[in-house]
Amino acid sequence: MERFTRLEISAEDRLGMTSEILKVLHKLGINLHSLEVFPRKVRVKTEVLEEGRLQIIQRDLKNVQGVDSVGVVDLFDFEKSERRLLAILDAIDEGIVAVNKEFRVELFNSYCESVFKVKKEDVLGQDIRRLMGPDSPLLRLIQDGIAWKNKEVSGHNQWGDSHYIINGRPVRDDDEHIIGAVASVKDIRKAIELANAVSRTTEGAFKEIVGSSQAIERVKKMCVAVAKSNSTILLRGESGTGKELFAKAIHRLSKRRDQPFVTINCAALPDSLIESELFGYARGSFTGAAQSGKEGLFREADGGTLCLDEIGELSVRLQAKLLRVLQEGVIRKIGSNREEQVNVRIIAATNKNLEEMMRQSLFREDLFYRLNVVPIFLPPLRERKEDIPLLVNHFIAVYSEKLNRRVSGTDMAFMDKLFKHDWPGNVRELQNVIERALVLGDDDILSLQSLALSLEHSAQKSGEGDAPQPFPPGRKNLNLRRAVQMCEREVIEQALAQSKSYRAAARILGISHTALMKKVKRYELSS
Ligand SMILES: Nc1ncnc2c1ncn2[C@@H]1O[C@H](COP(=O)(O)OP(=O)(O)OP(=O)(O)O)[C@@H](O)[C@H]1O
Repeated sequence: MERFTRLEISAEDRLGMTSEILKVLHKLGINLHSLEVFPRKVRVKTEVLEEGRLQIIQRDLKNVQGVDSVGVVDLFDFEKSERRLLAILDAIDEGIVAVNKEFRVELFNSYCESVFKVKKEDVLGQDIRRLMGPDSPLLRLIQDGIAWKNKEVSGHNQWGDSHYIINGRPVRDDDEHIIGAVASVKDIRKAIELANAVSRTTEGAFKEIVGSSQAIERVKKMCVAVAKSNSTILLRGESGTGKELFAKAIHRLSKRRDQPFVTINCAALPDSLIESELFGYARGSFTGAAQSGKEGLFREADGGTLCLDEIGELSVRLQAKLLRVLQEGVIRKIGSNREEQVNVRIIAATNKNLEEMMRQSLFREDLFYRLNVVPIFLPPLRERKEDIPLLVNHFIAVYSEKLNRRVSGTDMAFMDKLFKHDWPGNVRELQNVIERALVLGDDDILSLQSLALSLEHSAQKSGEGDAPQPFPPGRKNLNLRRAVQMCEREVIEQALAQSKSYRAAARILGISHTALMKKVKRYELSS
């Protein structure tokens, strides 16, 4: 590290004082590195001065009229604060990068060295694009000033590959002009470790489930109680009440938490496909089957949990096959005679009246009793309206970030209307309403006007049988919703064409398997 001598000169506060001090230093041929002037104080940082020279300087400076004292200090106060700050930044288990508005790196702590595999000396003062590439979200942040959280970035630069989660916020001057940006960075492996550790706690397991009503708290307690056992669970509740979220929470709370959690929507596919998805098939078992055969979801979920969503939609034939797995713990692939042992906990979910279905012989009684070991009923939103404000704030935060909007809340009339609504589509409907209100409005506060437009469509979107009409041949007079659907369908079709399985397509699209299956059904893409 470069070394200096630091002088602190206390002097009378008068015009010309600094210039006289500088004249003395100049006359003695002292090389200055920095100079700071305060009322009654001048600080100079010079090359290292040996004792003899230092005494001459002190003597000559003291001869300047009005100079009271000339002291030597180890570090100036601001340097102490700066060093302390840098030591803190290097000690924390998170990367910190600061850039100025010319995209030059001004700060780069030790953690970042391990994420980007480069020494700070090699990046300080360099263009951030060399480090993070031309598409880094930090560049946009410096232009639009909108902070964001938890973006996952995979990058490559001259020093190697990096994969991290990044949060960014702008740095502004007194006039609110953007003068740079600061980002915190977490290596993806560390982020996953942290997320796993958090989800082991009860609070972490329920982190996606918003609501503090007595009804929801009761359900959470029940989930905690049943999670530790291996018994089959039947989650019952109307569509959109969060059955899949609770199934995931039970898995996270169980001993199987480090094993796979796999979910399938039994309503999303025709019977034959559900069968091959669940059980897999042996090689060459039917025309069109993959040469190598295929493992089913029971195998994929081995050791973990399999969530059978919309179990009421399973055909009676498959119900019989499922019952055998539950009774004997073995599966048989389509086209195979070999039985394979599996160890899977089943969480089934339904919004159907299974008792009524049994009366009509549409659901097997023996399977019902096998599944219904622990029934958990999820309350509809209209019975826990006190959760609406929390849910609204949660979805505003989610969609503000997704849509790059700054929305701080709703007005009273908006909230009042939400309380009066009956919510047949439950939390999913509320989620859609808030998303649309953010898309349609452009105010910082959601108002009745955006809600009016938004609620108009909500029944349509959240209700069942929501298959969109066939797409119009041309794009003339296309409204936004239809345009989005058209685009969504195209993107899904492309992902399906590129992939060998729905699961692989879901991975490409960055959505869950269940979400993809719902869309496949909705757009009638399954054939
Ligand atoms: N308590 C909640 N907090 C936050 N989001 C929720 C909550 N309940 C449901 N959601 C959201 O609502 C949507 C529907 O939830 P989910 O798919 O779990 O419902 P479901 O009961 O399984 O519905 P379906 O019967 O139609 O499959 C999801 O986007 C989910 O994230």
